[in-house]
Amino acid sequence: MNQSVPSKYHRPETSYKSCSQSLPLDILWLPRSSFRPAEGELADCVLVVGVSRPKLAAALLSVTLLSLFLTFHVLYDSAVYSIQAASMVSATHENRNILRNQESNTRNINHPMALRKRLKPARPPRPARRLPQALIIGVRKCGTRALLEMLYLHPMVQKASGEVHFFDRDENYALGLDWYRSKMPPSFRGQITIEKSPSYFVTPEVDIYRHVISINYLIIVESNLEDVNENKVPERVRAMNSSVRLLLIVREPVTRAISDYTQLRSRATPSAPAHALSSGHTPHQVPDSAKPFEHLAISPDGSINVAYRPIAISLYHAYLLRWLEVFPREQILVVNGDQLIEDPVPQLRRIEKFLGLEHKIGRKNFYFNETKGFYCLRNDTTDKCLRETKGRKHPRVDPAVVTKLRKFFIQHNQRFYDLVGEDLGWPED
Ligand SMILES: Nc1ncnc2c1ncn2[C@@H]1O[C@H](COP(=O)(O)OS(=O)(=O)O)[C@@H](OP(=O)(O)O)[C@H]1O
Repeated sequence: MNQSVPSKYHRPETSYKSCSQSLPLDILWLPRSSFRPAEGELADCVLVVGVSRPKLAAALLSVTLLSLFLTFHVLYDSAVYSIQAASMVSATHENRNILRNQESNTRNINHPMALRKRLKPARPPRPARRLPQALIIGVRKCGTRALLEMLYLHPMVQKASGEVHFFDRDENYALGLDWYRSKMPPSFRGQITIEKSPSYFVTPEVDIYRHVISINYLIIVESNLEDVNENKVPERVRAMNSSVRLLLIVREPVTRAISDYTQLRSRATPSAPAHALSSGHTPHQVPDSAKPFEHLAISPDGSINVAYRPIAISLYHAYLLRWLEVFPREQILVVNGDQLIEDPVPQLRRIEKFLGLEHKIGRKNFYFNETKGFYCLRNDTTDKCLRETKGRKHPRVDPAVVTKLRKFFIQHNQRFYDLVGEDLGWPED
């Protein structure tokens, strides 16, 4: 830089040139004379930063855009957070609750600013048809439908609406697991799908008679169990899912047998007895549905007619043995059907625990219907009693026959208690 004192007649352009430096910015060194050209010391240079209007406008625009971007970013995160949280809550309520892992996702959502990374993996829940994780395998007329409907009150439970008979009917089993899955309701991950087909427990229906005879007269002859061993259902169930949970609901065996009889009789044509007798049939030819229970359950020689299917099915231990060959005891929960009728909540609590569900079903979910004589069900969306085919009025049975049957069942019931490790306290006379 030129340090000589410039004469007052120096031309500003000269000093300008001497001060100016080549910089990448619009920064210039100008002589003071550029500002005070007339008088005074003109030796100093002055730094002048010049910004053109278009550049200033561009800078302001950049700042504005950046602010807008940041604001949008925060708003976007907040919106995504709200939508995700709301969708999870509504899915929980409207779609019969999503799994625990989704609940934990909801818990993980804390603050919008902290969750961009966490939110990404949380996708909206998608329902799909899944194979059942729990089965009600029987016993028929012990409250299998009531049990399924009551469990369905739980938001984490889905149910197959009908009895699918996949494992016990060869023609269905041949259709494969995809067919079975297609019969299941859509469910969310973590929900439990339950199917009930009471005949799973007692399949095959044939030849239990031989087995029962052996139990009846020789107490237990294990070598004669081959007919019951023909039950392929337990193995088939295990092939689907070896950790499946099995629910077995039982009821006092004589009451169950009478209930079974009542159902069989109600299915027969109402005119059957009259028609049968008036058309010259001997009592032997009269269809079972037309005969009184006493005649079917007790043979003419006074012994118990174990060939009569409602009696045979009540021999629970004979069938349970087969299941215990395939599944560990811990995988089978025995539900007391008589107690489910009297007071459902304690039984349901046990089942919730067994299925690994939170306790959700409580007294608020039931009210006693005096006309029906049974509990009916309610939740936010449902208020219903079971159909009239459930809770039928039983015919009067000769008390002497009831006592005789109860005595007959004592040893069989004991055998069942031994197998399940619990005394269900069924009456002995
Ligand atoms: N809440 C409620 N409402 C109506 N009925 C109830 C209920 N809880 C249990 N039960 C008993 O369920 C019995 C029918 O059993 P299942 O559903 O297993 O029958 S079936 O095998 O599916 O046909 C049925 O037997 P019956 O009384 O002989 O009709 C009922 O006693």
